[in-house]
Amino acid sequence: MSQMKHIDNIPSTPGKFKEKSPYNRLRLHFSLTKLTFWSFVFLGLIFVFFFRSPSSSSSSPAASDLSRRSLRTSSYDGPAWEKRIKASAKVRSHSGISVLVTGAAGFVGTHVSAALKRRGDGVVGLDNFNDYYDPTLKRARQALLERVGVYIVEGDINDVALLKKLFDIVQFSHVMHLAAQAGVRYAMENPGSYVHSNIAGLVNVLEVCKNANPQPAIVWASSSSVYGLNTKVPFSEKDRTDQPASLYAATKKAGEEIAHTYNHIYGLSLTGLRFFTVYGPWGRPDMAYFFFTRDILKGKSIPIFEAANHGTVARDFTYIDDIVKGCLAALDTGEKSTGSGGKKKGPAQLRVFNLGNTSPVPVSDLVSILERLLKVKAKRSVMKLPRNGDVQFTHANISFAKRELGYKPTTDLQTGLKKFVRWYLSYYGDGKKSVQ
Ligand SMILES: O=C(O)[C@H]1O[C@H](OP(=O)(O)OP(=O)(O)OC[C@H]2O[C@@H](n3ccc(=O)[nH]c3=O)[C@H](O)[C@@H]2O)[C@H](O)[C@@H](O)[C@H]1O
Repeated sequence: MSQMKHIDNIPSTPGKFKEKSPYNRLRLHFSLTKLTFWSFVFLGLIFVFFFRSPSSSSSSPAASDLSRRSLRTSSYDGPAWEKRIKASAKVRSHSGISVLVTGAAGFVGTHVSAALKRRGDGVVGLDNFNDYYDPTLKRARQALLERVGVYIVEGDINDVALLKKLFDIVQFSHVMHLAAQAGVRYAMENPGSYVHSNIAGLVNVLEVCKNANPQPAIVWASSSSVYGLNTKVPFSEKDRTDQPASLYAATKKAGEEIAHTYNHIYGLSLTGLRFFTVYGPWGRPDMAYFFFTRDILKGKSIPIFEAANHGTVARDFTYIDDIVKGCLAALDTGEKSTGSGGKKKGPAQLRVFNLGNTSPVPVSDLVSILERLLKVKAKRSVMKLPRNGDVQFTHANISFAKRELGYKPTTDLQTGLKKFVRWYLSYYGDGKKSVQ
């Protein structure tokens, strides 16, 4: 009854009624409090958006670090720029493909771009030249690619407008997506950069690919690190990958799930390649074989990790030329995507392959090989494997890649390091020239 009365009392002009009813005065009080509260929340959000976003000049260390490291360029565009892209994308062989290579100034990106160009494919590179490691090495790789006719567009995979523009200029049949934040241990120093490049960046690339007409087939770099703490060896693609030991590994694993989603919803043809500790000429200075070489030459001591109870730490080191063959075979066997206009038209190819060497080598043996090649005794400092993302060993089962891609690595660590050392000495000299 009282409820009925209350309903009957609902005023046609609420303002008047409020003044009369104590109940409504209370309600007004609550509404005002609510309004004030939400106004503050709203203003707070505006403040956060405008003053703390990574693209602003905020002094947040993570944000400023990201914007510093992702050297975005706004200077693209123009007829001369488009002409260079078209020339670089020109397919010169009868059955050639047209490939956008992201991370083209990176280690694997440079080698893959050069190999594609050599056999007559059209190649356009994309790289943000960030300073995770010495950018002068990336510039030298760029110069090398320029000499063989590959143009690298300077820009970020998070720049969607730029990606769209590239697809407007060239109908890429394939994307080789290698741009990423690499390195297992650095993830503890700069976790945001892994999310930015390996997750947000990947999604941007896939978004643009899904909207492209025709959609390209995509091959992209996953990692052996997705096997994480697994103890069953050799690692097979069928094994579990749900216990990553580093944020790097977790972002690569997330990438594999994201790939599944874009394949499922949009019909994108996607192939993930789990690279196993790739090494060779023009390699990455943040990797152990590279900075061990530098430090052995400088007479500095090198930290060699060992597991509990003097357990051996080993890697399935894989030589760059073998990896390049695997990448090209993945591109060549990549089927067409099935979607158009952002809609799936039928089931599309979804694959993941191990690209390893199938013969793990202990890190201490790697050092012995380097000592022989450099003719310098290393100052070894054996220490416990730090808990910062490293796993004790990796070992690839490559039978699936062998069957589907004809992948067959042919370079053992001794031979591959010999080629690396020869390059290192010709590039840096005998160690006097400093490497960052
Ligand atoms: O397969 C991958 O997916 C990854 O491979 C690579 O990671 P890792 O296999 O960890 O290579 P890397 O750092 O060269 O350490 C080599 C060995 O030296 C040991 N190591 C390392 C440093 C050190 O100071 N001492 C040491 O003993 C260390 O414990 C390890 O046993 C790529 O960097 C990564 O981006 C990713 O692509």
